[in-house]
Amino acid sequence: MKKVFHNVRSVYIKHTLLKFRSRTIINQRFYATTIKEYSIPKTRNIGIIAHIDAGKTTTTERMLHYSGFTRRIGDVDHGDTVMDYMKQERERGITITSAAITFGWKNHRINLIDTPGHVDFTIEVERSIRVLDGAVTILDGVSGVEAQTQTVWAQADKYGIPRIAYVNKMDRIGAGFGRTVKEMRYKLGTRPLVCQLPVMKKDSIGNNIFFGVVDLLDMQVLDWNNDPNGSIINKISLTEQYPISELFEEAVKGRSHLVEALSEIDDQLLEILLANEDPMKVSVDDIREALRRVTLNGKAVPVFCGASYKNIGVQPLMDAVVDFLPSPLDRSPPLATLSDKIIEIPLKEKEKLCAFAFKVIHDHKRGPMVFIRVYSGKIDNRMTLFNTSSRKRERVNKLLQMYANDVEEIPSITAGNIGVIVGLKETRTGDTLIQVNDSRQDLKLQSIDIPSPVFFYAVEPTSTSDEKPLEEALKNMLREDPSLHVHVDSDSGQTLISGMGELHLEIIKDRLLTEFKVNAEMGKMRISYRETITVEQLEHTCLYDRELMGKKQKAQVSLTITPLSENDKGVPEEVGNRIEIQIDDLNSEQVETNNENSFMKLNKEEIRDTLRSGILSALYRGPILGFPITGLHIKVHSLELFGSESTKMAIGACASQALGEAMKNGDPALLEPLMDVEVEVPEEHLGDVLADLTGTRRGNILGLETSGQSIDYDHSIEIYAPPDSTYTSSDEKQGVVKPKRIIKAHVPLSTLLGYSSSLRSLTGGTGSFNMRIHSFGIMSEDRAKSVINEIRGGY
Ligand SMILES: Nc1nc2c(ncn2[C@@H]2O[C@H](COP(=O)(O)OP(=O)(O)OP(=O)(O)O)[C@@H](O)[C@H]2O)c(=O)[nH]1
Repeated sequence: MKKVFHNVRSVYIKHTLLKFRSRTIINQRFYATTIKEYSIPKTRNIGIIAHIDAGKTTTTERMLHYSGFTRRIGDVDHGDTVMDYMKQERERGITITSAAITFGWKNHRINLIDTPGHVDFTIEVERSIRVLDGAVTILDGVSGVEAQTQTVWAQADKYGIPRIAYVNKMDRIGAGFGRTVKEMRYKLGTRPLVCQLPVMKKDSIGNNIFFGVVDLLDMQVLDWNNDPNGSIINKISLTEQYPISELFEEAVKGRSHLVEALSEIDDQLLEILLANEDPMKVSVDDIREALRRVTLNGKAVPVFCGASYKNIGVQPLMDAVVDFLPSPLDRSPPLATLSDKIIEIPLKEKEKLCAFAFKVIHDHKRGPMVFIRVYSGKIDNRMTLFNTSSRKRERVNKLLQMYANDVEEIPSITAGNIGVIVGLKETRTGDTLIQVNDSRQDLKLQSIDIPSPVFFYAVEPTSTSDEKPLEEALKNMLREDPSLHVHVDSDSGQTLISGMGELHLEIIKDRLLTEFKVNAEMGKMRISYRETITVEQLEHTCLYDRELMGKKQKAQVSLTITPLSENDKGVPEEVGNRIEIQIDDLNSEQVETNNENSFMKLNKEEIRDTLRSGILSALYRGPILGFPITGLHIKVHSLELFGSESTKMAIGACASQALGEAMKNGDPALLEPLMDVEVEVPEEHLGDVLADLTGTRRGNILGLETSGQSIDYDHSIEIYAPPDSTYTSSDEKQGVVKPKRIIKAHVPLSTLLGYSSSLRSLTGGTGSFNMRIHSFGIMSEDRAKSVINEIRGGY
C-alpha cells in the first residue's frame, strides 16, 4: 500500500514541477517532508487575517519559502504568488478566495489558510475561522488597526480563536510600532503583550532603515541586514555595552513589562516572578510557557513585528505560531446538535467520524472539491459518508492535501486535520459528514453565518444555446460561494444574481465570462432591497387542495408570523428569518405519500424538512417587488393531513402558499440596506464630509473619534507600548503622522454609490472610508414610492 502511494506521489510531483516551471518554483523535496505524519499536538490549523493590503499574502509567501515549500519567494506585485492563484487575484493583486496550504516548521505541521481582506469576501474569513484553531492578525504598521481588522477580530472573537499579532511594514516611513500596539488596546479591546522591539539604523544619507528586531525573551538582536533573501539571521546578544546602551535599556524595560503583565494574568508566572524577584531573571522557557497559556485562554495577544516585503521578521513569527497558537487538542471540543440536544464532539481518532464541510470549489477537471475539517474519527479513501444535512450517502473518490492551487493525494484525513474530498456531489458549505452506520443521523455541527447580499444584477444568456452553460456555471459558483444568491424572477423570467458588494459581483461576472466562457449579458448593478411585515402578529391557515396530473393533492397548514425580536436576532436561518416547525402532536403514522408511484411513509423529520423548504421558497419572493422577505419569526403550529392525498409535494406547496397569503395581510413594507460606515479624514475636511453625509446621503452620525484616541476601553489595564522612535544611536524620529478624525455613521447603501470618488474630491484624496452591512431599515413612504416606480420602470 505504502509503495503504491509513493508512486502516486512521484507522478504527482513530476506533474507539479512541470506546471510550475513558469511560476514560483516549488521545492521538489518539500512533499516528502510535509507528508510526514505529525501527531495532533504538533499540528497547527491557523488563519492569516487582516485588513486589505496589510501584507497577508506577502507574509504567507515568505513562510512558504523559509519552510522549504518554494525555492523562490512569490511576489504579489509581480502576480506570481502561490497563494493568490486565481486569474482575477493575480490581475488585481488582491486575495479573493481563501487558499489552504500545508507546510512543516520546527517539526510541526502547519495547515494555513490565507484569507481575503476585502469586506466583500467576508464569507471566506467567516468559514475559515469557523474551522481554525488559531490566527495570526497582520497589522499595517503605518495604518495601524484598520476597519476590516476590527471586523475580522470580532469574527475571531465569536469563535473564541486564540491570536498572535504581527505589525508589518515596519520599513515604511510613518510606521509606528508603539502606536499600533496602543491601538490594539483601545480599538480591539485586547491586551497586547509586546515580545519584540523594532530596530533601525541610519543609511549613508541619514534615513532610518529597519533592519531587525530585539527578541525580548532571549534579549537578542535579530539582524536580517546581510541577507536580502532573509534566510540568514544574524543573532547578537544584547548586553549593557553592546550594540548601544539605549537599546539595551529599552529592551530591559520591555522585558520587565512583559513579565509583569504576564504575572498579572498568569498565577504560575507570578509565583516564578516572586521567587526570582527580578523580571530579568525569569527564564525564557517560563515566559514562553506563560505566553502560551495566556494566548490559549484568550487573556492576551503576543505582538511581533517585521517587514515581510523586505524579508525581515517572518521566521520568529513562524516560531510564535508553533510556540503560542493552539494545537487542535488545546481547543474546547466543538458543539453539535443531536436530537435537539447540544453535545460535544471529542477530538479522538478512535471516535466515530464527525467532519465539517467549510468550503466547496469547482474544479474543471476534478469536479467539486469539498474542503473539510475532521473533528473526530478519520476519513479513509473510498469510504462512503452520510451527509446529515442533505441526508444522502456519498462516496469519497479521492482525498487530497491542498497546496494552494496544487494537490497531493493522501490515504486518509485524521481528526484535527484539514483536507479535501473529491467525489461528493451533494455536499454544501456548512454540512456535517458522518459514517454511514452511525446512528446519530441528525448530528449537526454549528454552521456558518452567511451574510445578506446587498447588490444584484440580471444576467441573460446571449442565445438559447448559452442557457445551459450559464445554468451550469451558476450552479457551480453557487456551490462554491454561499454569499452568492441566484433567483429566477417569476414575473420577468430573469435570472437575478445577488452578492455582497460591487467588487464581489464584478468578479462573478468576470469568472462567468472568462473562466466558464459563458456568453451572457449582465444588467445594471442594483441594490438588493428586502420586504417584511409591519403588523405585530399574523395568524393564517391555508388549505391546499388541487388536482395535479390526475391526483388529488391536499394539506392544511396554520402558521403565525411575528417580526423577529431582539432575542431572536442571534439565530436567523435563511435570508434573515427564523423558521420554527412545531408539529410534535402530529401522528406521522397517518402520513403516506406517493413517491415515484409507490406509497411510502414520511417520518416527522422529512415532514419538517418539507415544510421548511416550502416556507424558504416563499421567503425568496416578497409581495411588493419580489425582493426576499426578512426579519420574521415564522412558526408553523399545525399541519393537517389527508391520508395519501397529503403528498410531500402537497405539504411543501401548502407551506409556501400559506406564507405568501399571510404576507399580503401583514402591511408589507420595503427595507433598504443600512451600512456601518467609518470615514477617516484630516481635521480640515471634517465639516465638509459631515455635511455631505448628513445631507443628501441621509446618514445618521453615531460618533466622532480621533485616530489614536478612544474612550471605550478599560483604562485600568496598563500596557507597554514602546516609543515609536527608532533605537539607533540617535533619537531621531521616523516621519510623524498627523492624527485624523474618524466619523462613524449609519448610511443607506443607495446613497453611497460612487462615494469613494466624492470623498476623494471633498478631501483632496486624503480621506478614506470603509463600510459593511449593518441591517435593513424600513424605507419612508416617499422613498418606497420612488423605488417602486424606478423598479417597475424595468431593470
Ligand atoms: N513596504 C512594504 N510593503 C509591503 C510589505 N508587506 C506587503 N507589502 C505590500 O503591500 C501590498 C499588499 O500586500 P499583500 O500581501 O497583497 O496584502 P494582503 O493583506 O494579502 O492583501 P489582500 O489579501 O488583498 O487583502 C503589496 O503591494 C505588497 O508588496 C512590507 O513589509 N513593506
